Amino acid sequence: MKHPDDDHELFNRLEAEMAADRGADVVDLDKARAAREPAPADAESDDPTTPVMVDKPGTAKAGPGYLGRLAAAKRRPVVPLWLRSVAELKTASAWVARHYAHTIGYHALRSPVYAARLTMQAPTGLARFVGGTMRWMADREGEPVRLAAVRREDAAEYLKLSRQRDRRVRLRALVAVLGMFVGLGLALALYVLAPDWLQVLSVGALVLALGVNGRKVDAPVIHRAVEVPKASKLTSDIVLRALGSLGIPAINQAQAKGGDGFEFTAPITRDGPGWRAEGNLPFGVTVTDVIERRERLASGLRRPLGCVWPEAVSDEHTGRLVLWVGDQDLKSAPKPAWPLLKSGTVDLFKPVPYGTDQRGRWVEVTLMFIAGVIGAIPRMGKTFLLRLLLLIAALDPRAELHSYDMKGTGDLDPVGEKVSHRHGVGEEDETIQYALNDFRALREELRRRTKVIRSLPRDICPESKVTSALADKRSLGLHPIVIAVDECQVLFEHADHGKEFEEIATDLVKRGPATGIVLLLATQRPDAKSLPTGISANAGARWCLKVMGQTENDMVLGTSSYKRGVRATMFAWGDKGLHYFVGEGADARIVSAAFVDAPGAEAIAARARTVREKAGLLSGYALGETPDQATGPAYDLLADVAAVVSEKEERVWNERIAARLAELRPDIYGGWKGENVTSALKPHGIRTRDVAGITDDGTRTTRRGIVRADLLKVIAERNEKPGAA
Ligand SMILES: Nc1ncnc2c1ncn2[C@@H]1O[C@H](COP(=O)(O)OP(=O)(O)OP(=O)(O)O)[C@@H](O)[C@H]1O
Repeated sequence: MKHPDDDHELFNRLEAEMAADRGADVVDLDKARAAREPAPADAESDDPTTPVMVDKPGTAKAGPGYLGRLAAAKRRPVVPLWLRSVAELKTASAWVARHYAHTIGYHALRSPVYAARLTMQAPTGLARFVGGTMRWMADREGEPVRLAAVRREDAAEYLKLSRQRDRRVRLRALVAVLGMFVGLGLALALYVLAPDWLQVLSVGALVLALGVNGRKVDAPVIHRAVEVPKASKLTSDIVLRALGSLGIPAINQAQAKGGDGFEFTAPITRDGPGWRAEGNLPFGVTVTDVIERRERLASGLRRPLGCVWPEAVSDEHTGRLVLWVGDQDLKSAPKPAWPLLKSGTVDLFKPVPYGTDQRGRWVEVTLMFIAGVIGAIPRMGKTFLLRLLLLIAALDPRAELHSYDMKGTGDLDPVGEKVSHRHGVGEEDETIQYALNDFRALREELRRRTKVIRSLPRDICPESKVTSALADKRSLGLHPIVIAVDECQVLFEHADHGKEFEEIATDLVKRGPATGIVLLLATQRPDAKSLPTGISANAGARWCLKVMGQTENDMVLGTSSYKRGVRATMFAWGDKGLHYFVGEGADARIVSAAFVDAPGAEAIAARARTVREKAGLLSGYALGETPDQATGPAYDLLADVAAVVSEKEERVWNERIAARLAELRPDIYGGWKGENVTSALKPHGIRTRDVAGITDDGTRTTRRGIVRADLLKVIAERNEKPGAA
């Protein structure tokens, strides 16, 4: 293995060779080093008082060589970050376009008022014009000088000035008379020759020009359409002033001695809608010390708290501070619309944007292979966030949703009613029993899935976990299952079943992610009872909105997060939806969740339902089934038949449907013949008839089959009155 010192050795040699090339003396480095280094103390001297050299002489200043420094140098990106992000560029362009569209619209609507006010000012403008011209003709600007010559009784000077004035007045009078004739001639020509529209235009322009000339300085005709907030530029002085006001002794001492107390490592630059300063705090001061005093920092910067975001740099020492100061408070800054609000579906195995960071860039989450916890004090947007994640899951038609709203206010109903396979609301006994049965079934499902995955050949399932391709194969039953529980403490603290819920949930958190089962738990009381440690410690994704103390913070975000400066306690009361997100293999990030209200959620869920209906993937609660009616994991015959009959097939033989169903779910339809399909569809009112077709070997013949339109009609009728299926 290569030792890191080898690189330094190599650089040193290269430097020596370069020096030799430049004509310097060639030095044998090993010999030179041996001469420089003092012999080991214990080998040469037995005197214990001989001091031991810990710094090599000369190395303190020298540091790594030029090449060494180059190798360790950090290269700044050639193309700035905002230019590389298409989304950011699009957002910026859209804002600019909207700004100008607004300005044009604003002024266009007011243009008749502007014209009227200018017309009213036109007489004043005319008087000013005539007066100005007369003064110019009479050379009034030279008058004070001439009067001064009179006062001094300087005859020679006065005569010189008078002669110059006479010449000037003659010339200016000539120009004015000429101008008047040209003007009158032009006006006459326009009156006689020009079409009406040109006359109107000319008179209008003249009146408006006179109106502009007659304007009052203190009453402008045109007002600003947009008040651009004046965010002052962040300068090094302001940053140093703010850091000095934090009351951190090391910074204050350095500043008292005339130093800065902060060493900038990069110029202060624009970064998104704000300024970014980066540098080193004095030795021993950490970024956490600054984050702790964020309010004082905001005061020192003279900016609202929601604009000031000090952050640590994860791959640097703990004193490297990045200070991002936004132009606007994060709460009031305009949020871009969620990309999935109006259209689009989701592949849960891929990252999906769900919120924006302080700089307005989208932050993504991949729901597969995680178990997640959401914690916050009440009313901060916890349920909204859980519903947003459920909506993302709903938009992947393969995902089977289990939604539980233990608070009982119906916040998850938009998703639950339309798409969920299982949905429970409230903390009544029936709901708890319903949830318990579901959790038990999920544990069985988890066991079945682990067996299926174990039995799959390596080339199909190389990493012993579900993949998007495996989830597509309906026959394997490895589609994503997303379980979301709001106020999960109701389950875990239940007097009779709390332990069982905890056991199953812990199992789902630990083994679920690899088998395609995702458990999302939200609670407003993140403590060891409401979020058992077996669950909170194994959660791969954590969302923490405002919490009140260190314990809750660390319960949700992970042990010693608070100490590392990841503090959801710093969020203000008005910071709804703002949270720390830990997951996606990245450090904690501050994210503002996309805002989707109840009607928005209804619309998205309706879209998700349509996609599922088309794919024959709607099941369970959303179809009006009670758990007793639904056997085993989600499937229903009509939906399955619809899924295997393509849109192009108007009529299809039952034997073909049987073969395709057997492939879809071998454990249920395995061995079915055409007759099985006939008798299974009969109770649903779908008649079997003679259908002409071509066999696999190309012979034209007639066999028993169904008409696709009949099937779709029955499904549509059933969906209109859900309980009737
Ligand atoms: N991402 C967001 N952006 C802006 N406002 C939000 C956001 N999420 C939620 N809110 C606002 O916060 C309010 C509270 O949200 P929510 O009901 O989700 O809180 P909660 O934490 O679940 O409260 P509780 O603990 O009482 O259930 C909502 O009425 C909504 O207006």
